[in-house]
Amino acid sequence: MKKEIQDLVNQGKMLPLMEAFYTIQGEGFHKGTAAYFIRVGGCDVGCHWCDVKESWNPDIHPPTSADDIVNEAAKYSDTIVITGGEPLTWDMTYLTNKLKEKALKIHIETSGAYPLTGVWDWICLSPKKIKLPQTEIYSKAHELKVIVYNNSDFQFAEEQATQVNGNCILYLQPEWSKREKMMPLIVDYVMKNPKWRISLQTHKYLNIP
Ligand SMILES: C[S@@+](CC[C@H](N)C(=O)[O-])C[C@H]1O[C@@H](n2cnc3c(N)ncnc32)[C@H](O)[C@@H]1O
Ligand SMILES: Nc1nc2[nH]cc(C(=O)O)c2c(=O)[nH]1
Ligand code: SF4
Ligand SMILES: [Mg+2]
Repeated sequence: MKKEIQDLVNQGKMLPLMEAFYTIQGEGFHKGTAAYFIRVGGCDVGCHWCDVKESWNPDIHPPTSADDIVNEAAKYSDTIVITGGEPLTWDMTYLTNKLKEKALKIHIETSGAYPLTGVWDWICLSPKKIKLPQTEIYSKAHELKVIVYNNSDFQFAEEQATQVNGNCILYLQPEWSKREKMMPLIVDYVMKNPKWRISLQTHKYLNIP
């Protein structure tokens, strides 16, 4: 990559954009709400069940002007979801300031594995055992969304829940490929531990992006 472009990426003025699309937020607290998704490439967390592995290598996603991303986003929705890849791989300050100038609501989907940058109206923290969140994001998360792949994830979810603030909404979301096996266990767990709610990847049932 040319040095000038690398500098702009380092400043968050350009980002490796994988895709951007207008759809319905499928998961978590805002499920069912129309939103424009910005999927930024680059993630080295390495979840073996990740449903967007194509996002991992930032070098295959074209460095794209954050101003252009914002101008496009504003045409579609007043609610913007920044996801990836791991968006906090990059400095989100410039992108989110520009979205705020347009008075858009800005949500993030993040593992929290890298320092929290940017201004956010809604933070969905989805912690991963293999690269735990940075400490400072726990108090700021609006929802905690733990992916349940096997039985050990209930214990992990409880450990993570001790670290978030008291208003944070707690979700268990089945890992997609294990949903038939884990869903009955999640249902049982939430009935016994009603501080938790269930989140499903409803967009996959609806066959939308
Ligand atoms: C692809 S990730 C991108 C954002 C960020 N890297 C993260 O993990 O939060 C978006 C959301 O999808 C969840 N997710 C990824 N693969 C999944 C799967 N196979 N089943 C259920 N949820 C999954 C993640 O935990 C996260 O909440
Ligand atoms: N419809 C829809 N809702 C989503 N919520 C979180 C997603 C993500 O990949 O971050 C996602 C996604 O990919 N599609
Ligand atoms: S942190 Fe997110 S994008 Fe990265 S591998 Fe895990 S689920 Fe996929
Ligand atoms: Mg997704």
